[in-house]
Amino acid sequence: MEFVKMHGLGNDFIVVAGEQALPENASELAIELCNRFFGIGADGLVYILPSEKADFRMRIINSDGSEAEQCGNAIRCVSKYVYDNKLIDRTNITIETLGAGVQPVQLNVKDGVVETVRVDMGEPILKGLQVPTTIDADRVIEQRLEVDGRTFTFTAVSMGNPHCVIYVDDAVNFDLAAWGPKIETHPTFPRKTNVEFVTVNSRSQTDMRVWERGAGPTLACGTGACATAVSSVLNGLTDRNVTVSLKGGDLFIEWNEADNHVYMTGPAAVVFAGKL
Ligand SMILES: N[C@@H](CCC[C@H](N)C(=O)O)C(=O)O
Repeated sequence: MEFVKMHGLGNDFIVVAGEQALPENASELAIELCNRFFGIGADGLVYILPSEKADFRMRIINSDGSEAEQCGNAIRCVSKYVYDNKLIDRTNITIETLGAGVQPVQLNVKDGVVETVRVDMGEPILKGLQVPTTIDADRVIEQRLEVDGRTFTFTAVSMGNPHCVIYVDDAVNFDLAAWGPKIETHPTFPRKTNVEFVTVNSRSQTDMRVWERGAGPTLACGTGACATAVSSVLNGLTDRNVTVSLKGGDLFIEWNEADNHVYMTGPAAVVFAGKL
């Protein structure tokens, strides 16, 4: 099996192309290959597959073997892979995802290779039951969450996959390992949740640290950055164009008022290629 190790701001993936469908043992493969001590090491295993609706189809399996509906950093890596490897020669392409439909992507190319990628991540889902949470409300904003004697206040947003955004005084130094797993598996989130801890520094910039469903602490989360921007607008904390600063670098997010779509711009990079 040939693969390319790629990352989006340090959120890293084992990318496999050339298969016609997701292999039956994809979950076991992800657990084995993503292991950082006994495997290649990654946050997820990503397959680039043929699509009947778009130029390509992406499937992503988290490092714990669970499949995610969407992944913002992986979609940028997939976009770079297909262009740099000449599977397509257009700079406007479409990628089908499991949970967020077909997403239009714009490639920014320099010297024949993709440097940054702008993805139309679609409309955020805000209805409580659809995120999903157990809360039957049109929007889940400033909701209390009791976790082991501490009360958090959260906003729930789905970008195809579920996110729980929590504002804290110092996201950069927040104890992710202590609270992330407890919130990820809290009964309020029937399909578990990704958890973003956010500090707003200005109307156009936030710090964000993430505990990802199925992967734990990662250096960046594209859908999490989109959820953070949407949540920050809904809570009146930022404008619609926001730089979300993650441990691995910055993502530029725009929640467009005209079409209600969220646009994410950021880099994608190759680390190495290998054969298993
Ligand atoms: N890192 C991703 C999200 C990957 C999937 C996530 N762990 C989930 O289970 O929903 C991103 O960049 O969006």
